[in-house]
Amino acid sequence: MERRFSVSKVPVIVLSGFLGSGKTTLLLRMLQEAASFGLSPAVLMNELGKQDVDGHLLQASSPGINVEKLLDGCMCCSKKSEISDSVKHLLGRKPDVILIELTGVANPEEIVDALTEPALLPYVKLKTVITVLDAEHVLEYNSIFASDRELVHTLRRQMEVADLLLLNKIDLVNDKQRQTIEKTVRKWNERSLLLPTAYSRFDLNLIFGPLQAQELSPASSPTFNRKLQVVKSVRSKSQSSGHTMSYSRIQTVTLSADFPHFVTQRTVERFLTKRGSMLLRAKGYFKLGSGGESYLMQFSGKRTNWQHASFEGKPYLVLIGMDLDAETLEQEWHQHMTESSF
Ligand SMILES: Nc1nc2c(ncn2[C@@H]2O[C@H](COP(=O)(O)OP(=O)(O)OP(=O)(O)O)[C@@H](O)[C@H]2O)c(=O)[nH]1
Repeated sequence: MERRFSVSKVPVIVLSGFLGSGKTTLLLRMLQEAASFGLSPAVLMNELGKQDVDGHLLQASSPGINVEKLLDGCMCCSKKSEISDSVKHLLGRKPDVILIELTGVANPEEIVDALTEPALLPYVKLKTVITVLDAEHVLEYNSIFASDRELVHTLRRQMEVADLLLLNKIDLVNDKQRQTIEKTVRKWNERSLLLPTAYSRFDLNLIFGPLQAQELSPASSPTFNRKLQVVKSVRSKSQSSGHTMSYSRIQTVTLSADFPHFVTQRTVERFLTKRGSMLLRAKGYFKLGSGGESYLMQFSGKRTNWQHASFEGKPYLVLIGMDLDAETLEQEWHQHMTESSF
């Protein structure tokens, strides 16, 4: 008997949300739980930096997973033309569902455009857009990015077009803050389900359940994305206006962290905190202490998190921020790390 998705389109779930909000945390959980729903997923990941931090995390957590990566640019801007080939590669591996993790500065609408290109339209169907919000910082975005109208627009669109909103990092805010955030978010999206979560945890039956049901009755599964479909048709009419970038001042700088001397968590953290509010996100792999043990470092919302890693390549640090100057950062990084070693 033919499998369901060889006759119907492969559903696509898009994970959107600002830098450090918890998208990869969600993706890793979805991959771990997909098998219990009888689903075999494939993943398309996109990172702004040249180095693939999340990809290593993914391979370590779900070895053997079918994954395509688009690095060094945003899928909804410079990498848009490559989406089609990446999705085709994934389709060749016959997944039941494709999960696409966008960069933190991507506008999910652009993915709709890409997925509805003639080369993909017969094979894939956008099923759900999940937007993950960082509860601790989401209210600050408007003021932090006041000078970057495109970014403010993108962040708003991430909320508006979501089928499901996760108010994540709920462990870092109190009830009053949570109510204020919910009220604000509702101004931009009053229709979609808004779930408070910690570490992006919620009942995945909500997302994967309808995909199982599709096996029995393709027509019965709920169709999300009404707003996105509307967006798509509006955009098609005004396509001649051309594509605008979803972000403008945000840049990514990759620095080598391969030093002959010991590196400590404190030294790295001191460097990051000194960058101030222009640094939005940082991540990378380090070899720490005299044993040179490998660690994954994640910096988001001014908090740093370290965890053991199996990464064996050369250590590096990826910085994502506003108006970053690569040359100055490189100089300051090496100076800071060298001085700290004495
Ligand atoms: N306290 C707390 N930390 C969280 C929560 N969810 C995720 N984190 C941490 O926040 C950091 C960023 O999480 P990611 O899942 O990598 O975020 P992301 O949205 O994929 O980040 P980008 O890939 O940079 O866009 C990691 O250190 C996570 O462990 C949460 O609910 N509470």
